[in-house]
Amino acid sequence: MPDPTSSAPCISVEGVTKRFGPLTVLNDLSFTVKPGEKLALIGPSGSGKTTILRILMTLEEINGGHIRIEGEQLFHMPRNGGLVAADERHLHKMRAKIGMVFQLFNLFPHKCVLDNVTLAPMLTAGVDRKSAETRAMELLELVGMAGKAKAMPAQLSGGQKQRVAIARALALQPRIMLFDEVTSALDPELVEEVLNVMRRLAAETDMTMLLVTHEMSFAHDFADRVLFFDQGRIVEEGPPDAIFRNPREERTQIFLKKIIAAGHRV
Ligand SMILES: Nc1ncnc2c1ncn2[C@@H]1O[C@H](COP(=O)(O)OP(=O)(O)OP(=O)(O)O)[C@@H](O)[C@H]1O
Repeated sequence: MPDPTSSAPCISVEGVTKRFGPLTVLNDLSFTVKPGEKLALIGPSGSGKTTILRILMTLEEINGGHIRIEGEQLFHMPRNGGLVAADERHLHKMRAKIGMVFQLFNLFPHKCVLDNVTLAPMLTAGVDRKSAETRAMELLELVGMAGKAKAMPAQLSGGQKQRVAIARALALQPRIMLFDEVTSALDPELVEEVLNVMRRLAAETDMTMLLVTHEMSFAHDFADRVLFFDQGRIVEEGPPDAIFRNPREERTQIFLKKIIAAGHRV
């Protein structure tokens, strides 16, 4: 259980560098996240927001720096000039702490909604079918999809698929949830139903949550703290009111002006 009175960070990113070939995507990046904190990562396209989420999920390795999740190093084996997770067991243990929801829902197309949610607990955590289904139905209830438990993904709208993907990510009972532009592939009328689920999760659970989004008004309402990324670094951070209403840094001001000019609410 996250302990909000604890001063130990839930996530600690220290001097992380990530390169793709000659391109430095994260440049000596550092930040910490408190247990239970809701963080929004905003910034221009290509500034490294998705990359840091993928690194936290160990979907990418790093070239330097340290990452600790609940005090434990995520990467520590040097290989080919980079750092990778120590071994499969460690990787498995660390991954179980974190759930991620992606822009594209990536549901298993040949499995019904219920099986999509029960698969990981049964296969990777050894949960028996009955317990996995009971838990899955509770999660589907939470995201408003219990009535579609037997439906196939192709029968669902984008918003419904994304709500199932959220239930699936919650099925392993992660302590940290990462959301990567989860509404950007949705038709505008379906966005709100997914945001409502995330509002509920933020209000009703004490999970630590990191959100990458271009929905600035949602970021404002959702986050305890906002990090503004540019060129692989955090240029400015603070409470949503300070960042959105009164940004100090010129680059933040320019970014927000562009967002408003593009017709988005902040
Ligand atoms: N696997 C990869 N190989 C090469 N370059 C990559 C790879 N993944 C990301 N990049 C590059 O890294 C940079 C950062 O990408 P990233 O997706 O983290 O940015 P972002 O801030 O999330 O952008 P957006 O808001 O558009 O999603 C971009 O220039 C991108 O092209």
